[in-house]
Amino acid sequence: MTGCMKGKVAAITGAASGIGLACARTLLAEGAKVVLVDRAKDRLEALCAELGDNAIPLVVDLLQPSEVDGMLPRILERAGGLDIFHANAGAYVGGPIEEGDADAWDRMLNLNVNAAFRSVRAVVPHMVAQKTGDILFTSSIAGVVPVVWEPIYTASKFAVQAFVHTTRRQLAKHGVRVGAVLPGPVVTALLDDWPQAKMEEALASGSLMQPQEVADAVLFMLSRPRNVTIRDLVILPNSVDL
Ligand SMILES: NC(=O)c1ccc[n+]([C@@H]2O[C@H](COP(=O)([O-])OP(=O)(O)OC[C@H]3O[C@@H](n4cnc5c(N)ncnc54)[C@H](O)[C@@H]3O)[C@@H](O)[C@H]2O)c1
Ligand SMILES: OC[C@@H](O)[C@@H](O)[C@@H](O)CO
Repeated sequence: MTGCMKGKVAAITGAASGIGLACARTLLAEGAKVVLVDRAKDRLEALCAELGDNAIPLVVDLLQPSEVDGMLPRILERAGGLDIFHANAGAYVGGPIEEGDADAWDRMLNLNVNAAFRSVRAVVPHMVAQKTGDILFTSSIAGVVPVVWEPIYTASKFAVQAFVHTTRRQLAKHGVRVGAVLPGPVVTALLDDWPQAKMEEALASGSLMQPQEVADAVLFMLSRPRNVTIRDLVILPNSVDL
C-alpha cells in the first residue's frame, strides 16, 4: 500500500459485489474516497458501514435513465468531487441463441451497453470542466475475442470496446483518460449463469481468477503518469483457452 490514491474521489458502479467491490476496497486502501454505486441497497449500506467513512453508498438503479442522469450531483454532494468513474456494473447471459430469452438479452444489453454509456455521459461534463479525470470500464475478454458460447454478451462487450476507443480520442484533449480492463473468467456471482458442468471444469483446471487480481490491474492503470493511458488491459487466467 502506497497511498497513491490519496486525495482522489472515485465512483464505481456495481460496487456491492465481485470486481466492483474488490476495486472499491483497493482504492480505499490506497487512500481514495470511494462512492459505491449499486441498486442492492441493504448490501451496499452494510458494506460501507464495514469499509469506513471514506466509503460512501449511493443507491442507483442503472436501468432507470432518470437515476443515471441524476447521479453526478449526488456524487458531488456526498463526496465533494469526482476524479475517477468506473463503469463496472454488468450482467451476463450465455448459451445457444435458439434457446435464448430475448427479454433477458434486452435487460443485459440495457445494463452493459446503454446504462454504461449513459452513466459516462452523466459524469463527463464535470471531468471536462476540471480538465482531468479517469473513465474506466470493466469490459471482458469477450470484448476482443468472439466467445462462441455467449454471443449476446460478446456483442455487448464489443460495443463497450468501440465506445472506449472512440471516447478516449474525443476526451484526451481535455485531460480525461478512458480505458478498459478486460478480464477472463473471475469468481463472482456473475458466473452463476454458467452451466454447472462448465463451472466444475473451470474450477478443476484452475481457469478462474479472483476479483482482487482485476482490482490490482485497475490500480496499475489508474496510477500511471497522467501522460500515459492504458487503453485496454487484458487479464486472463493462464489456462483459459480463449
Ligand atoms: N465475473 C467474470 O467472469 C467477469 C469477467 C469479465 C468481465 N466481467 C465484468 O465485470 C463487471 C462486474 O461483474 P462481476 O463479475 O463483479 O459481477 P457481480 O454480479 O458480482 O456484480 C455485479 C454488481 O452489479 C450490480 N447491478 C446489477 N444490475 C444493476 C443495476 N441495474 N443498477 C445498479 N447496480 C446493478 C449488482 O447488484 C452487483 O452488485 C461486469 O461488467 C462484467 O461483465 C466479469
Ligand atoms: O466466458 C468467457 C468470458 O467471456 C467470461 O468468463 C467473462 O467475460 C464473463 O464476464
